[in-house]
Amino acid sequence: MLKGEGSGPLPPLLQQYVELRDRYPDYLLLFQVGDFYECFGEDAERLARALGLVLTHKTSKDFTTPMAGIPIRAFDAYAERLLKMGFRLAVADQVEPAEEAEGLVRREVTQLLTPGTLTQEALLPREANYLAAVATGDGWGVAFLDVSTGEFKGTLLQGKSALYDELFRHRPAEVLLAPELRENEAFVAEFRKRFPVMLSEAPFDPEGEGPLALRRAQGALLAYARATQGGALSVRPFRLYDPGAFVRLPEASLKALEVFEPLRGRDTLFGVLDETRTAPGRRLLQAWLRHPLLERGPLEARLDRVERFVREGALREGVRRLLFRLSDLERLATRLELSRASPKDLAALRRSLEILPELKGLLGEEVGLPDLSGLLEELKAALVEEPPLKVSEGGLIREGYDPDLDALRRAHAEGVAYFLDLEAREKERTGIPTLKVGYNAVFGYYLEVTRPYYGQVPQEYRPVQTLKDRQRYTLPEMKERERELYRLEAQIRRREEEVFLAVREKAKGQAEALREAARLLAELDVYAALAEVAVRHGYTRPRFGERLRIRAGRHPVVERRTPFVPNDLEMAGELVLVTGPNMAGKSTFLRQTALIALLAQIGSFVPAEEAELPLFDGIYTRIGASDDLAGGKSTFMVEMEEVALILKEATPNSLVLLDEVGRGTSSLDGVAIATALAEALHERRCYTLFATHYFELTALALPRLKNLHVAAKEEEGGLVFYHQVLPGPASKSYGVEVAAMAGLPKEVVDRARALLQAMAARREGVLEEVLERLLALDPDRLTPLEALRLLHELKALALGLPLGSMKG
Ligand SMILES: Nc1ncnc2c1ncn2[C@@H]1O[C@H](COP(=O)(O)OP(=O)(O)OP(=O)(O)O)[C@@H](O)[C@H]1O
Repeated sequence: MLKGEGSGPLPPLLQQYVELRDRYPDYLLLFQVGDFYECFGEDAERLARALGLVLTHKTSKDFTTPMAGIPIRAFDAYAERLLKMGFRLAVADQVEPAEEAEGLVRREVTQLLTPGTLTQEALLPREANYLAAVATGDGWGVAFLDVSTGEFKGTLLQGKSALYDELFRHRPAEVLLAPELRENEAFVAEFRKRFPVMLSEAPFDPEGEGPLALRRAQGALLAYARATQGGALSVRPFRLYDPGAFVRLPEASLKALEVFEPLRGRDTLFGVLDETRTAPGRRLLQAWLRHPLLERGPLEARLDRVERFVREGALREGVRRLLFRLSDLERLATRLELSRASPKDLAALRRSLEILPELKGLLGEEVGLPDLSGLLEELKAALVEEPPLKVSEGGLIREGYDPDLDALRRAHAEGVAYFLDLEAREKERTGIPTLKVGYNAVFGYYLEVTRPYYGQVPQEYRPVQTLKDRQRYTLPEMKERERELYRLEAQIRRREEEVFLAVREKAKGQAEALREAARLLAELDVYAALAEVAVRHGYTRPRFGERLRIRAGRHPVVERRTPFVPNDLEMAGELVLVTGPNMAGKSTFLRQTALIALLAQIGSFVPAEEAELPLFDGIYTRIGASDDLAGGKSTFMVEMEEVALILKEATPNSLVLLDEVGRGTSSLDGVAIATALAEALHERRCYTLFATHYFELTALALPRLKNLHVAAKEEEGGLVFYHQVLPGPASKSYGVEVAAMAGLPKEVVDRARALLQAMAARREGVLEEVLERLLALDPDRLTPLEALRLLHELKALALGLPLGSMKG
């Protein structure tokens, strides 16, 4: 029912509203009334609250109900806000002109809008916009559908963390969970915390190929998308992908390396790379960063393409200038296939197609762009220069394209001419010099005579309206002509629509070729963009080899905001320990190494003077305090989970970055864990870079351990950082000095210094004591039990622990 007050039955308009509304229970129904989309009853209150609108009331004879609305011309902006707030929108439009309606205007739901199923350019982000579905079975099936481009893919995963990785990588706008997951409250709670996106429901009936979990996920996506698209759906063939076919880049790495999202509101890797000029190019670059390649062949092929644009600057500039004028052809192709392209879309298509021959001219035939000149000619002939947004606005078909339309328009022009000439004719005939022809919505065309000439008005003039000092009249012939004009206008509208639909149908026939063009152009865009970045910022082409050798490497993001000190690194399956004071640049050095590897494996040039890299199978990071407070876990817990994942997965071909592991717990536990971890990764021969403040580690007796330190020097005013990476371990940690520089009160700094000295002295004293007791003892006179106890005691002493706290 409708919230409201009154005794009578609902007025017809509200009845129609309630009927439509009840058909879409999960949606907010926006109901067209003239120039507004209205909500009534409780939905009106929700809408008003959400958007801060004025709540009014719709009142009829004996019923009144709350009412709120948004102007149709501002629909996009409001819809975007509502979708962001978590509303699903059902848009009910008037589907017949109000003048032609007998009684109540017919209304139908013409669009269902949800964040994950949008096709409207104005509402879409420039990024890929995924709807995801998750189901269980013989693993976790996850599938993604971008309704705006038709991209459709999925994979079967073992384990929840792999699932979260895939979801994090794709950042879906909306997620469908299978019933068994939806009903699992603990799962849903965890899921919501990780992914604050809209969760929606759909039937999970299996469709397509593959394992059951995946088929269920596919079925759910198709069912939901079909429901929101009113049955019309344009979806590419399903692509089963294997995350194992790409460089492993867990969620923690994407976050720590700030690939897509900054940690502290600064720039991202994507941000500094994104010199693309088209939306499909931008999406492709993102896809590449999500899925770096494992194999050399395709990477060299990409690098060749980038290199050509690096070498040929004029070509690059020319291509980029042209690309800039292209529309989002990928999404346009989808709207064509959905029969949803607007006149403006077709005009944009025409503009884009005009650019293709120019691009071919620049690049030669080798780009392989499909020939779409036939479609271009058709669009040029059919559409006016600046067509309106909606077909119903009329005036979109060019003169001379359709003979029927031309004939109707000529007839209409003649009808209009009759009224244009009418004034002169009647002035002449009646001799009334002030006689005028006018028009208004109520009376249509009329003849107007001012008071002084009332006496000269001919007999056949029929009065229609009397004003203070003038009279308005009409003539039977005028009425007849007017009706004819209306008829013609309606016919023209209909004919224009027919012609437009036919043109659109022809364009739709080329959608596949258009998609192919869009794909090639997106690649071109990415190659040109990567080349642009390489030239502007001095990147070099990486080589793939057996070892890692970077000369004068830089951090691609940090170097953009501060003068940067380049550094070298050479390693081959070693454990490299990086020490140095806080703020020296350890983290930056670690990250830049991983970013250079990542760039190389998407086929980009890299910020270094020279770079030879192995092909990594994974990039793992344990960096910084990326605490999962939302997930309800402590910093230390998250840290250990990330470390556990690394130990589970990393191979001799993996790049592993560890930044101060073990900080979140007692320093003894911390050293112990860090040591054990260093040993394990050393054993495994991963490419490990380990930044640490634990000096104990630098002295570990491991054959493939290499020490580096980031240089700093103590001077008058405090520490000076050179950000220079040098061989060997750091000489001391300077923690207290950095604290002083950070502005800790002098008395606290002095006290810390004193404590540090005392502790160092005590440690030396303790070691002496241990030594003395060892020397004094006679092993032959100890029982095994006494020997064991003594060992524990000595060890506890050496570590500075109270006696009895060490157990084994
Ligand atoms: N090679 C470099 N050239 C110029 N500036 C640098 C360089 N490396 C680091 N920096 C700057 O120095 C600052 C500290 O760097 P970073 O965070 O890497 O230090 P850190 O040694 O890891 O510190 P902490 O031990 O406190 O984590 C950053 O602001 C960074 O911009």
